[in-house]
Amino acid sequence: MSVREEFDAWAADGRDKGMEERHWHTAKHVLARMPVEDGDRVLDLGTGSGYALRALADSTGMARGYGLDGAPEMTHNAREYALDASPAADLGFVVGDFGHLPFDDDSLDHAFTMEAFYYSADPIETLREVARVLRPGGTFHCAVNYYEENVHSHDWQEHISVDMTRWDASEYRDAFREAGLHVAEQDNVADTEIDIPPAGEFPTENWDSREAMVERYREFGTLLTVGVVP
Ligand SMILES: C[S@@+](CC[C@H](N)C(=O)[O-])C[C@H]1O[C@@H](n2cnc3c(N)ncnc32)[C@H](O)[C@@H]1O
Repeated sequence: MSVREEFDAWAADGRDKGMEERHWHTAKHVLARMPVEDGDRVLDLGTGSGYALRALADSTGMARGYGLDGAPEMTHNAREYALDASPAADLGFVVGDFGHLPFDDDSLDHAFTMEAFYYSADPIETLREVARVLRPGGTFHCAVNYYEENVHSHDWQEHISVDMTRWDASEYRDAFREAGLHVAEQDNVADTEIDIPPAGEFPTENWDSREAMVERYREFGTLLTVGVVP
């Protein structure tokens, strides 16, 4: 199944909003770290519901946000949600693929992605594209919950028809460097908000033990790698 087929179905049945709710727990901390200045242009790769750009429009003086997504239904919904929110910045949602970003060289200030990068058919090419469209000094905040050290994510591929790349933290750093980005920082952003029931309630439908759930959310959380264009 293509990205379009898979994720159009997610947008149609409301999973775009479900992801927004879950991902917000850690995405908001990543967004708060982005050095967005007044007048900046920001790209969100795999924008989904577009919540990241709406949040940046509320909290920064960015001028323009571009939400790129391979699923037209996602961009359709994101456009509607942005209209409802009437954000301060000018937000645009475009259908496109991570392999060919429809932007000029050095034309953007910062880029963000949450739970989307690993769906790229060629992640190194995507990083090269990000490095190409960002201006020198521009940053790429790349956040993923599906990665090698997070053993609790390993079976996710079984439930999704699009091929996923499962790198570990060092493979992320190596790939950023191979694509020409400096690695400014890398760490794990804990999800401190998800409700973890008391031990007596385990096993639950999704978790065998409380320890496993604590490890997944409070310890592993979201892997953030930040690249800077030299
Ligand atoms: C799991 S969702 C995450 C959405 C949002 N960033 C969030 O945090 O909720 C992944 C998104 O990336 C998009 N996507 C996946 N692979 C893509 C590709 N190769 N090119 C463009 N968009 C892609 C999907 O259509 C989907 O909307």
